[in-house]
Amino acid sequence: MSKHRVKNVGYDDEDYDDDGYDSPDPEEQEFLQQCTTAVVEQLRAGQPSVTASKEEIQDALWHYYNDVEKSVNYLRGKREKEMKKQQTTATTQKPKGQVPAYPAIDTRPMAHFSAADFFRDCPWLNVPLHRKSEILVEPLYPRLGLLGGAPEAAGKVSKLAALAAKRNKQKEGDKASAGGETPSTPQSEVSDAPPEPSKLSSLRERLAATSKPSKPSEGLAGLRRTEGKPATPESSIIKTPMSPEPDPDKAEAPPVVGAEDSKDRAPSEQAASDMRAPPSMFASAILGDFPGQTAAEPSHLHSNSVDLLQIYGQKPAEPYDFTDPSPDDVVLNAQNTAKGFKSQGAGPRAGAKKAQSDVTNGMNNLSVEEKVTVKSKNLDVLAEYNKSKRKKSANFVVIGHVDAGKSTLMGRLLADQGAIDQRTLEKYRKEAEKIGKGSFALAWVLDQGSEERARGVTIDIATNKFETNTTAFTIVDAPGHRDFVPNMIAGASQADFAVLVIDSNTGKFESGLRGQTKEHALLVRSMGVQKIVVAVNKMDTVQWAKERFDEIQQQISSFLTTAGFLARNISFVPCSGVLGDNISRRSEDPQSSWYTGPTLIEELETSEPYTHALDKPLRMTIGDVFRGGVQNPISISGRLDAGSLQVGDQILTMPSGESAAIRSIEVDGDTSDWAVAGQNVVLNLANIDPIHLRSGDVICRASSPIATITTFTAKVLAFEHLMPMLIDIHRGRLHVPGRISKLVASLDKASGAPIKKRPKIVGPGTVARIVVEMDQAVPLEAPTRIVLRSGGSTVAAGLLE
Ligand SMILES: Nc1nc2c(ncn2[C@@H]2O[C@H](COP(=O)(O)OP(=O)(O)OP(=O)(O)O)[C@@H](O)[C@H]2O)c(=O)[nH]1
Repeated sequence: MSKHRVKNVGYDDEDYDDDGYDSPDPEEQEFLQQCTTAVVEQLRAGQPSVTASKEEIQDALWHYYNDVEKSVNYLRGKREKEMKKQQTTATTQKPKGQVPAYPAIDTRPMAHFSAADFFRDCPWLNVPLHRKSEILVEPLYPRLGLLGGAPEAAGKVSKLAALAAKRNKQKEGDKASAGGETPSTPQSEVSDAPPEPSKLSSLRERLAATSKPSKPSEGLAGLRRTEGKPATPESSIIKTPMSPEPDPDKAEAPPVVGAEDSKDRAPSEQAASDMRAPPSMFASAILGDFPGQTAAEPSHLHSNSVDLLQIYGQKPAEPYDFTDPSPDDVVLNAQNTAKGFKSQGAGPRAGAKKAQSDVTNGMNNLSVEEKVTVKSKNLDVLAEYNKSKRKKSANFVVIGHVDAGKSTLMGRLLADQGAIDQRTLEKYRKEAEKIGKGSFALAWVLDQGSEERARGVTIDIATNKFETNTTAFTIVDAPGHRDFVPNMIAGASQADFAVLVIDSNTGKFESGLRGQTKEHALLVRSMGVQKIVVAVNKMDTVQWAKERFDEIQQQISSFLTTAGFLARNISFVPCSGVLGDNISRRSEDPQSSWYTGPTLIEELETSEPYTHALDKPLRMTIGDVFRGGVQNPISISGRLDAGSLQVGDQILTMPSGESAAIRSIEVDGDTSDWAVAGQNVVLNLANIDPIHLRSGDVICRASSPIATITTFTAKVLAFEHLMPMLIDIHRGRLHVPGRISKLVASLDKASGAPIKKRPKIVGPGTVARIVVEMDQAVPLEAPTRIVLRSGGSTVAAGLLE
């Protein structure tokens, strides 16, 4: 070790001389020698018994920058501590054998300490008696008894420990009287008394007797033999559950105890050991003779677990054969009895019997739920659909800024169309008035949730149906609040067209434009909606002013055409949801006489029948999952995006990959044997656990499953600046976190041709091709409309390519 103290050495190539770096300077060497002599002299002058080696002194000098006084103080303190420790060890250990004196401090250079040498004669903590005081340290605290109670050696014994000890004693007594064996030492005596020298020496003798290397195949059997002496409680065979019971017919067979070779063992014993695999090297080394042990090595170098336990004053745990209640059961029963509960398994073998019957019953009960067989009528669904005289159907989503009057307007529509009876309406009115929200009575037709009613805000989409003479409509009422845009996206994904509700009230229209009016319109367009009906609502608040209507119409239509709606697919209706004017009937207010166009319902009816991909592979996004019905325990709802299905069909749910049988189908609330794309259905399922069904999952067939992907390329319209960033990907009810990993190109809006490749950033209003990565695999396939959101706002929407 160098005695240089090196500080902040700059390891320049030129300065750094590897050879000479560690060689001490002769002058420094001389100075060090002088200091060493000074320290030795001072140590001798103060206390002649305190000495130290040259190495120790020079180490101290190095630490204290050659300060002789500090080094002397340090060495004296160190010596004192060592002496104290030595004295304490001597008094607490009370060694019975000869304990070598603490080696005198040698002034010669100290040889390097080797742990291997120090512990050479005591591997695996099998410490020879004369080394015990050096190596074994008494535990600081007495070992705890049963369940943490005080050990008996500590004097005071807990009630539970006493009970356990009493039971053990009784058991030992019973064994002795039954078998005529030498009664074993009571557990308490064995476990708490320190190891006796006689036991240890007997242990050494026993191990010496078994020091002959055993064959690997004997390894585990070897664990079971002890020494070549008559059986004593300590040396009795360790019973394992695998051990066969001794055969009374072969009582004359050589005793297993002490047998050194397999041929000396009882045949049943031999057979059992032959069936066992040889122990691993580790097991052999830890628990007994190991294959590599040589005859030259003393056997006490290789201990086994029993000996280790004995060294530490513990009785080796008796193997528990499960015929009696376990020690824990005994204690628990005692506790229960004390509390007045009925004792469990008190009788012999009762615990084992109970456990066995529990397991048997459990196994019997553990049957997989019987598969339900659902018969299929094997219908030609498309032929059935063409034959059916059903009205054309249309889904529309109601969108607009918060409080524009969407729910009220739809409530009015449902009431006027007879989809809701007057009594229910009256009930809603009274209840709404009770909590001071009388003006929301009509909105309550759609806002069914208690939180929605209390707050007067739509939170989730609500679906309702009504029929006119020509069409069966499904209303999807979407929330207007920006916090619930993901729910609005889910609603929009089910729509054929949209009704945009505008609050014409002064100031409200303008704030709506800055709010969700534009965002919603853009979203529905991005999701493929082509037709939009604009309900200019609350016209009663502006006295049916034509100018206001014209102003709104002009601003909104210019925005909608920019967003991609064709002028012929945009229509405007001035109305009042609260009063019902121009909803299902014409307004009778003279101030509205300037409007001669269609009512809202007439406008809705002009919608063309929508074509759906009936002959494509089955696809349905799960909107909701219901469970609990007696007849139909698991049901899912949603709109069939493509294909058809019928009762008895086997379907596949993705991404879980689980299959299910269709038990029954409801189309628009009526039971049906089949359903086709475009219809809103409730599917009652069998043979599937609901944990495999989540809203946003996709139903398909095993013959044409939808792929689950983690990355995709999409053509999107940017609503905000886009760059590689974290986003949420929305598709109907499905939304997963992910990131834009690459901007491939910005595109020409009309032709879709690339304008700029690999842009660093894409501005709002730009169409771009991007690569998106998702955090989890989801069922998505092209062409699918997706929406990308970030930080609570919509940043882009488009088509998965
Ligand atoms: N004066 C007047 N008030 C209306 C009209 N339509 C709705 N309101 C009121 O506007 C408020 C909001 O109506 P809602 O139907 O809850 O509005 P909403 O757009 O559904 O609200 P969210 O779904 O939460 O976005 C209620 O107090 C209605 O009474 C209308 O035509 N005239």
